[in-house]
Amino acid sequence: MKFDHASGDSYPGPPHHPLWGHIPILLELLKEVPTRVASLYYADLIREKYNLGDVFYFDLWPVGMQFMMIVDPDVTNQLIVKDSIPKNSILKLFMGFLVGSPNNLLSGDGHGWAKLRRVFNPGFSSGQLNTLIPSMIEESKVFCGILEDHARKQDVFRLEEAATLLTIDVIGRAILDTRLESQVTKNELATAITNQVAWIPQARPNRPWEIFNPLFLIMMWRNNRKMDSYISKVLEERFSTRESRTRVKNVMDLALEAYLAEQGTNSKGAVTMDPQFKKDAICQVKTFMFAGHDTVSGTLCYAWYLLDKNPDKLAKIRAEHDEIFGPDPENASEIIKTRTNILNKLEYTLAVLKETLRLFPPASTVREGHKDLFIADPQTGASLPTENFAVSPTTIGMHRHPKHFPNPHAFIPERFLSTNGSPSESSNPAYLPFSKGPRICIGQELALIEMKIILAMTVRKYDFHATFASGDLDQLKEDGTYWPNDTSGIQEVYGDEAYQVMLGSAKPREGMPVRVSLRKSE
Ligand code: HEM
Repeated sequence: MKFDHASGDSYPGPPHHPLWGHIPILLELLKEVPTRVASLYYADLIREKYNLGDVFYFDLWPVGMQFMMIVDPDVTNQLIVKDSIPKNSILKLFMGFLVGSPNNLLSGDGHGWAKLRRVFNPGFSSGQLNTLIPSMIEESKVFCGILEDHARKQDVFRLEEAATLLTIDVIGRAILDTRLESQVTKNELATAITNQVAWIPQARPNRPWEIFNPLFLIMMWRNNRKMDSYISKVLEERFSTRESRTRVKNVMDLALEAYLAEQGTNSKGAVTMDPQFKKDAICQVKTFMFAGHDTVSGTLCYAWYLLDKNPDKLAKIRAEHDEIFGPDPENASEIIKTRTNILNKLEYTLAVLKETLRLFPPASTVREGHKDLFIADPQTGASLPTENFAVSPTTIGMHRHPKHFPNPHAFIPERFLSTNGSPSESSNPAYLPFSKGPRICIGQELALIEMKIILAMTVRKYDFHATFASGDLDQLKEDGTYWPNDTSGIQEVYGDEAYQVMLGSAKPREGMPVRVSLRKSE
């Protein structure tokens, strides 16, 4: 059975128009929220507004997609852990534009994906990640220098832009063992990556036609060519020097070893890389570069933002760092470098990151429904069809659901501490910022290590104050970035002006404009 547009009212969801489906509902909603708000919020906002159950349809045909929205952890578990149904075709299309092929680790499926995952898993093992710590620290020091410049100038700047270049530099070290230095100079690869992200249609399900903009296709192609040529040179150079190298191996070196082991060969004596491996490798490097930078930069911006808004939590994280690294913030990086395990002691810092990811998850999965897949409605037990639907377990919808997280819109890192025998919310089945099951984020540990280091190197040194005042945003107008400088109309979601917008992943509105100052002594 297929969802019948004309009889949509017989399925769970907001009132359904026989001709226009849920388009009128979306138009109503858009009057009540900021126009650019990330579509990831829709499920929760609609569920709340129409008092819906935890699985419902949202039908934007013919101008957009037909969704099955899911904010139920058990149904989600069935789809992404037990059955792990394929990724949605729109994601494949989108990733195909972004990195040149849909057969990448993020949007691929089946045997092709399983092989890639096997080949890349060794590059993300704990032992391998520990070897990356010195380079993360080195790049974070450059970032601190940039913050200090801003603190001296007392100017307003987009924190997300600065954090993006930091995370591109970190991921460049992790994946390619190359210093891109995009924080201090214009790097070709970093420029192509940020330009590619800026050209992505705003991923609003109500604007599918944006991908038909001919300029969009040209820019995607052009940026891919630039990225391919840069990455190809780095990979060839790594390959030709592999036998003389005693230094740390990077993710791609380990992937090449795993690939050759699977082929039953070794590359000893070979002067050029296996062309098939190289082609696949370039596509995967791009996937890692995209998936591994803005998810982290956005989360960091929200962590600084939430700590500033919650001075008692800021005091707690600072106290933890004082206790673990001693009173001088300048010593933290050396201590981490020599005793990497010390990062495991940062329990409150980890809780801050987890709570930040609960409130502002940068990504969510979208899967493909099919004719044999039906879902039992958790409220009524009715069997619901999935064919032709984008099956969307929406992370933010679960993370902000009062049933799963009491006082859901408040920043309470303590939820993620196991105190007085009560378990932490880390094991709450409704908590899934990195997704779950076989398609769980491969970069989860890398991201957490990186973010702990950056927080350890910044929260005791600087105060961050976000500002969305129109006067401050005016100063950033025409700063050469792609943020819209949008101040008109409603500018809050859940009473918060720093809501997420879609730009690649979900990111802080306007790139989180801030003033940074050197920390005032208390
Ligand atoms: C705060 C940081 C991060 C968050 C919240 C996050 C979140 C996610 C989520 C929700 C997925 C599942 C997406 C889907 O099913 O469509 C995912 C997958 C993935 N992530 Fe991350 N991610 C983060 C950092 C990273 C980093 C640092 C890397 C890179 C090195 C990375 C690489 C990937 C890849 C390659 C996949 C696809 C894995 C697969 O399907 O086998 N992510 N991530």
